[in-house]
Amino acid sequence: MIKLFLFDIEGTTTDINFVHKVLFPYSAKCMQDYVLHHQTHPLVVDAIQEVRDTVWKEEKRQLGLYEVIDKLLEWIKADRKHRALKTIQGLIWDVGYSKNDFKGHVYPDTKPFFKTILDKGSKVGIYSSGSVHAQKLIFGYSVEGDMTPMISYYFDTNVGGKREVSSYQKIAQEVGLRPQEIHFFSDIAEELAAAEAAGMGVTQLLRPGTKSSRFESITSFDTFKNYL
Ligand SMILES: CSCCC(=O)C(=O)COP(=O)(O)O
Ligand SMILES: [Mg+2]
Repeated sequence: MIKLFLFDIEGTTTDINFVHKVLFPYSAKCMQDYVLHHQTHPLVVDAIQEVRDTVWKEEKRQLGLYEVIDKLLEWIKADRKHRALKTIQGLIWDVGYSKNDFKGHVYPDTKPFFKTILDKGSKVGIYSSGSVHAQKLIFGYSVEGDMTPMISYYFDTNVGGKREVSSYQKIAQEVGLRPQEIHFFSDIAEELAAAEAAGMGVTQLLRPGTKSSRFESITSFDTFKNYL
């Protein structure tokens, strides 16, 4: 029996366009002001240092604060899944959700599927490149209301990249299950390949704009519900 259903966010539970056309531009618009005004916030201090360390490693350049901000903006454009960027984006989005500037998009089939999973006695977990903080926000302030009581686990890139087999092995270890007891849903073939190599069952979500692959696919969770 599958004990944990693990979900990617962008392109799986949530429209890619919400992430790329609402969340990312909002974080770009607010980045400079946010960093300048919160540069002593402990999470921001660490994130700034992480950006400096990465750029030193990759380009052998020492960055001033404005150059750090430029680098963060460059990484938003490039959709780089860097932990420091994801931390700061989560903090910025917290402000946006609190001010009701936007609500977290979830496809209409997502919440009923979570409910079916819980009714069957299994659990729901999230694994996204967005920070755990950002994940809690998207589901906490979702268009379907607060979905966080339905979610038992959140994982971000602190367990490793989503295309690495070891990340899925670590997730299984952390939840105390065998990989065979976990099923992972994502729109990205490389993520599914890594989860499958770790021993998890996998299904690809073919949402608008997704490229199909060798993996078994569904266009909506409604189809998968029939197998549970
Ligand atoms: C947690 S919502 C924002 C998602 C995000 O920042 C991102 O980069 C999308 O990553 P995913 O792993 O869900 O494709
Ligand atoms: Mg995705």
